[in-house]
Amino acid sequence: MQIERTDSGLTNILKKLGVMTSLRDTYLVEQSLLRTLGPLLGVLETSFYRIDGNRGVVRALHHSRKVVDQEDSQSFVEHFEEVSNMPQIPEVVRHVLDTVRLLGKACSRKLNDELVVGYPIFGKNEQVGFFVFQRDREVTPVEDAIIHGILEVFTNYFELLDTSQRDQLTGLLNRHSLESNLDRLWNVLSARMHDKSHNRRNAENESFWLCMIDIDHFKKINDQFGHIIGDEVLIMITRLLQVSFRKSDLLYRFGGEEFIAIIAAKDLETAQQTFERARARVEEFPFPQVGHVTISGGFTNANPMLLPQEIVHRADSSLYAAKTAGRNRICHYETLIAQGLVKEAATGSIDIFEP
Ligand SMILES: Nc1nc2c(ncn2[C@@H]2O[C@H](COP(=O)(O)OP(=O)(O)OP(=O)(O)O)[C@@H](O)[C@H]2O)c(=O)[nH]1
Repeated sequence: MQIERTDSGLTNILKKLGVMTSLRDTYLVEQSLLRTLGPLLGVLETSFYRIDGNRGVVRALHHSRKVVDQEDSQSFVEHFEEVSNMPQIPEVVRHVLDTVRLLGKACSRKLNDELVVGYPIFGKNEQVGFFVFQRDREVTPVEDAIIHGILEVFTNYFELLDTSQRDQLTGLLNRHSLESNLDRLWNVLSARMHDKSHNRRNAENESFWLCMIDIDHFKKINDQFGHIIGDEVLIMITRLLQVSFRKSDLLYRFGGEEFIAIIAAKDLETAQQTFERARARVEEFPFPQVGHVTISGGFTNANPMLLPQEIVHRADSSLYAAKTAGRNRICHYETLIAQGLVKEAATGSIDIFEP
């Protein structure tokens, strides 16, 4: 099958960069990067691997296009696959990533008659990911310059967007970002439910759990020790929560002293243990000056068949139950319902977001 010629015309590149920088969602910007570079290099598959502060790969986004022959022309059907928890990376790709990481620049490795090529993607101070593709020929100097230019625009724009989605005090994703990402997140979750082939790349068949977490008696801490110490407690609790969850889980600062965690876990027991571990970590931590601080949480299964607002409402009502029952505990919505301790909410009638 003949693959389309490379598509490196200046007008085309500018048009694609225009599209990329018109997007307001970091995930769509990542998609747009692959959509831009694949046709440019004349390849049908490209990947973006994101790494964390410890330089481990935490997430991969794969883009593939299939050529569909029509009577007198060809068109493309595209597909994106997002993988977290992280993936068994093919050996040759892992070798390329290791070399790129060590050298801090692009490099390639032979695989049969083709080359697997990797480029580092840099953030402000450090490497944040890799761009990878496979092709039957070397990258030309012109292509190399274009890839570098596009990766730079991508990084600058991505960081700008990312900053606007983060809470300044804790560095966590903010409520606005949750609001704008929930629909996409739900689409990803429902796609996973319906796409049986998804488990090819994931180690376990996990479902998602959403927990609303709130610091207990935080007003007292502010009143007794002042806002600066209160802020320090918020930062320390953020770090304790972060180390309790996986890098691929999502943690948001939802409001003043409220957080939302969305984690992947294989069953209720595992999810409960994870949130319990976070609660216990906070309870056991000796906070300078303040001493003892606790958190309460309410969680529920993030069933993508329900409206995201409904899920957040369920977590919120279980959090309320945890507070009422004495705080420093984690309650599970479906268990509370089964025990008759919480009444089922009316679906779709709640607006969780502030105007
Ligand atoms: N230091 C600091 N305080 C904040 C911030 N955002 C919200 N708060 C404070 O968090 C406190 C929340 O108080 P309440 O909603 O009464 O809740 P609480 O005292 O934690 O009581 P319970 O949730 O019922 O256990 C208020 O005093 C807010 O001023 C922040 O960014 N920094």
